[in-house]
Amino acid sequence: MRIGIIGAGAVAYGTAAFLAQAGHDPMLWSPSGKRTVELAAGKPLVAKSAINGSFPVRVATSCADAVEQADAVMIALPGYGHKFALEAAAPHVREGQPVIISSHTSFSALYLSRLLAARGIRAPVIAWGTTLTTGSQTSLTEVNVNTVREKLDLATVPQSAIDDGHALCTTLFGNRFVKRDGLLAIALSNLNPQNHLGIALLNLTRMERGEQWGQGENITPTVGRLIEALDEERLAIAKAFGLSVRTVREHFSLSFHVPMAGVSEMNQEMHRQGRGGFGPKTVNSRYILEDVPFGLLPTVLLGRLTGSPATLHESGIAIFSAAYGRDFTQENDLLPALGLEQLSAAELQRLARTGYPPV
Ligand SMILES: NC(=O)C1=CN([C@@H]2O[C@H](COP(=O)(O)OP(=O)(O)OC[C@H]3O[C@@H](n4cnc5c(N)ncnc54)[C@H](OP(=O)(O)O)[C@@H]3O)[C@@H](O)[C@H]2O)C=CC1
Ligand SMILES: CC(C)(CO)C(=O)C(=O)O
Repeated sequence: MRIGIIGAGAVAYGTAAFLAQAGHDPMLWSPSGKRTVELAAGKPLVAKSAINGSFPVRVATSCADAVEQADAVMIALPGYGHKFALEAAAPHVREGQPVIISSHTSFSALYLSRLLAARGIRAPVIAWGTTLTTGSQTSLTEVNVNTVREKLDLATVPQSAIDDGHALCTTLFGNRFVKRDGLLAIALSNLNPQNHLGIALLNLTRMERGEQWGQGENITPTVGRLIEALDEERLAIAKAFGLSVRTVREHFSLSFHVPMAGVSEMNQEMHRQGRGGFGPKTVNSRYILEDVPFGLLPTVLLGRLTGSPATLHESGIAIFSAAYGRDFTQENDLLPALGLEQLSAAELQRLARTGYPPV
């Protein structure tokens, strides 16, 4: 199948390599065009570690090109680019053309649903709780894939498209998808914000000093405990909505193929196996710039709606805002555009299942 990938970073490259290896035809779109210059000039995409190989991949000349030539579209870039990317893609989406968002963040699936509804279009939006691959882009043509996840959670907007969405993802990426009970379950399943709050807050000086530091090995027992405490808040919110979501321990075990244990122990094991990865070498990292406004903030909103206060999440936003000298509560461009604060928990849950009806 032809897949138009909106984004050309680590996840887009890793996913493109996976798809090409599986015999599909991925096409990448870099919003600035800068990341794909060498691929566009005919160099192959080289993947290393968990995926190994050299793959010719197509490069789109515009967002329209990536969407119009594709059987399905995937949004694969950080949350701070979602509004821009969705606004660029939505005008070109066809009736019934599936759009996968990986990883889904801050109700971006609802934002896309509203853009499509305004055009009178019905197209299923498939939201994944996380990404297929993890890793880093080591050059304009190379990606180091740290892992290919064993299990991935998905939901669709509208949720009535879940069986078709599941079948499509299985055709493209194999038998690894778990259907979840609506977009809210996925909104509460992206664990990067909690993981990165623990990891970045307690290693911030390493980042600021530009050190090279192993991430897994620095998820020491205190970091692991903070991540587990954050997880308790998220699980309480999911429970208040009556939703079943994965625990952070299950996430690490299924994502990184290590036996279930405490978060710190699993990360130490990943490090021992040479798969602990590296932490960010700058404070200008998506661990904060994406995950605080687009991850922690929506979870705080869901906590307020359900009367399950996310005190540690809220504290994380306040601490990072103070440390960075900026107000991260003002840096989410999706929540104000959607106006979800005005809804009750029941109204939000309903909207997350149905999406916006075409006008
Ligand atoms: N990397 C990983 O291991 C993991 C990543 N994730 C999540 O997956 C998503 C993608 O991550 P990853 O690929 O690593 O991210 P990258 O930072 O590598 O993504 C870079 C891509 O995003 C585009 N981009 C960045 N900022 C903007 C913006 N403001 N507007 C429009 N486009 C923008 C870049 O555009 P251009 O091409 O023009 O430079 C580029 O195509 C994120 O949400 C991340 O949190 C989740 C788990 C693991
Ligand atoms: C390793 C980490 C924390 C991301 O940085 C993770 O949980 C993931 O990639 O899913």
